[in-house]
Parts: sequence; C-alpha cells; structure tokens
Amino acid sequence: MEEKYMTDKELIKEAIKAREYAYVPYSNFPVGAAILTKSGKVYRGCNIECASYSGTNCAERTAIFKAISEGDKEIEAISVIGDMESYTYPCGICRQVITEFGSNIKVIVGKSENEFKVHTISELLPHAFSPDDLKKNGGKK
Ligand SMILES: O=c1ccn([C@H]2C[C@H](O)[C@@H](CO)O2)c(=O)[nH]1
Ligand SMILES: [Zn+2]
Repeated sequence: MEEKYMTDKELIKEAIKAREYAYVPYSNFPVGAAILTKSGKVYRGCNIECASYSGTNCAERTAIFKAISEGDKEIEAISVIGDMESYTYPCGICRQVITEFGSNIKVIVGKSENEFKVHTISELLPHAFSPDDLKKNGGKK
C-alpha cells in the first residue's frame, strides 16, 4: 500500500522536473531530487552552486530542507537524477542528512524515468551515526 499515491517512476519524473532549475554555472552538472512524505506531498530540489564553492547545496538537501522547513518530517522516499550516463548517488553529507529523518527511507536513483534503482538509506550509509546514538546516555556528556 506504500505506493498508493506515487510510484517510484513518478517520483523520478518529479526529480527530472526539479533538475530543470539546477543552478550549476561552475560544474555544469545539474541534479534533481524529489521527496515524498507520508502526507503524500512532494518537495522538489535542485543543486544550487555558489562562487565560494563550499556554499553549494546538493539537490537532495535542497529537497529535504524544503520539506522539513514546511513542518513535513515524515519522509518516505527520495529520488535523485543527475546525468543520463550513470546513476548519481547521494554524496556522503546528503546520506547523513537523509539518515537523520529515518533509516528506512527509500532512495531511488535514476538515469531516466525508465531506468532506476531502489535502495534504503541504511544500505547506502551502513553503521550510521544517528539521532539514537545521542539518546544512549540521556543526552548527557
Ligand atoms: O548526489 C549529488 C551529487 C552531486 N550534486 C551536485 C553538487 C554540485 O553542484 C555538483 C557537482 O558535484 O553536483 C548533487 O546535487 N547531488
Ligand atoms: Zn549531497
């Protein structure tokens, strides 16, 4: 029943649309991402680069931050699409940020709307440091 409101293919299509707005004057490597939350809402994100390169934000985090900042924290899935030649997997920082919101989040990486692979975030970031680790000592130092 998980996919009653959006299939993996549809969420990849959302990432393809998100990629249109990628701001990539330095890398010329556009990436699109789309988040599906339990409420059935979709949040799109693109990568946004910056002349001070470290200010760059990945497509995945743009989409996540849009959802969280709207109060929509129950993330079911995220789709990601870069170029058509290879699968673009979330970078290490994005894997950590995705893990923050659930170890079972589905990560769909696509080359096109017909070619994609499905993982969970815990497959992509095994043995992750997570919010639970901070709870083990009751938050004390
Ligand atoms: O999963 C990824 C990998 C890379 N990028 C962006 C960051 C930068 O703008 C460009 C090149 O690294 O691609 C993403 O948005 N998501
Ligand atoms: Zn990233």
